[in-house]
Amino acid sequence: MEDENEQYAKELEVAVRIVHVACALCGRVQEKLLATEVVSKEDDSPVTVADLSVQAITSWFLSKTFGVQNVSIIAEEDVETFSKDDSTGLLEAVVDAVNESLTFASMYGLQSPETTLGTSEVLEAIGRCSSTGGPSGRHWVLDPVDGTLGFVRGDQYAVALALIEDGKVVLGVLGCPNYPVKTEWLNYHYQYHETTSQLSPTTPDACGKGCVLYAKRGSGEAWLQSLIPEDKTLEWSNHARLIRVSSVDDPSLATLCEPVEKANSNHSFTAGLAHSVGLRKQPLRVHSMVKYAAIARGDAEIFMKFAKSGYKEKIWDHAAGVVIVEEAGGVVTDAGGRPLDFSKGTYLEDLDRGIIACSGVTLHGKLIDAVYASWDSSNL
Ligand SMILES: Nc1ncnc2c1ncn2[C@@H]1O[C@H](COP(=O)(O)O)[C@@H](OP(=O)(O)O)[C@H]1O
Ligand SMILES: [Mg+2]
Repeated sequence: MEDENEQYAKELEVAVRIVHVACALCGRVQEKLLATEVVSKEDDSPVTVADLSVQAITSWFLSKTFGVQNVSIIAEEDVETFSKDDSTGLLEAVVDAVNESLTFASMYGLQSPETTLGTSEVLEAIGRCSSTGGPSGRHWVLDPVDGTLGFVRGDQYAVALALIEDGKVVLGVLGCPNYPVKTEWLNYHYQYHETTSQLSPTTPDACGKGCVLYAKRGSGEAWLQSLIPEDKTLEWSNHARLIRVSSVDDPSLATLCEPVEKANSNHSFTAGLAHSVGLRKQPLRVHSMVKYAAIARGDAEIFMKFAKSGYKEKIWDHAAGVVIVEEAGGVVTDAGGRPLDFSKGTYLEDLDRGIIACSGVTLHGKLIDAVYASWDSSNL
């Protein structure tokens, strides 16, 4: 039998390298977007270029490494996007972004194709990600750009890649291209880009922005690699450091992290829970799965999300974050205290009300009790 340490070693390494390439791709698209256009929520085309291009390169590298027939991918985007009117420009932009990023792949230890990819190869790569997952077999799960709003605002977003085997998340990789050097900057919505772009590239604060976090189920370890500057190459073995959740278990010292958008999570319900367990600090509102990264790195102690009743959470919005937080020492369950179930296909089908991730069992237990105590009086 395969040595436990060796199991998934290749999958993990390839996934981490792919996410580095994806972060660099997204960073370039975001920079162009912020330099040339007024950032607006309605203008979704640059984020669509980033989304589709990341999906294409991920699918291409996974298929190249493990063989097309061995790779099943569940991902957010589909080729239908290109059947809309006026999508020729979008397809060209995606093919260009894909080929540009493939030329940098060797810096990240991945082998580029011998010639540039043509339109049909890019479409094929994107189209291959149409698996629906389920209780058996091996499935990759990708959210190419999680936190679309954060992306267009020049703020936080994530690239999330996970591997599910027989319904369990076994690997998680989370790229956070804008993860700030100073934790308090996580709270700078709208001003995040302005703040960081005013820093001179030579100041220490401007360096080291962005990271890739990863973990393997059962290892008891979660790792962080900083993103590398464009003139460096990724050295695998000496480039990572261990991360660990916060040891704070006193609610009055703990920080709650939650979605920025009220539409995605009920802020007044979480404020009620926070108050009842004795949290005192202002919540840290952050776009995307960067919230899971904040818990795993020890920058916040609690992440809660209570979506409107009827909304079904998708597996790609949680898989990578959950395994990283758990291996960093944290606890993640639904609001009934049960582990999230990734075996039911694209959605977390049986999720009980909401998601609660904590740095430890003490805070987690208090919050679960508070949900039970307050649920009947809530109007979720
Ligand atoms: N009405 C809704 N309620 C809850 N979550 C929603 C939602 N609409 C979209 N989302 C999910 O919330 C994610 C963003 O999370 P957050 O609010 O924590 O930044 C979105 O990911 P994408 O941005 O990848 O679409 C999307 O999957
Ligand atoms: Mg998402």
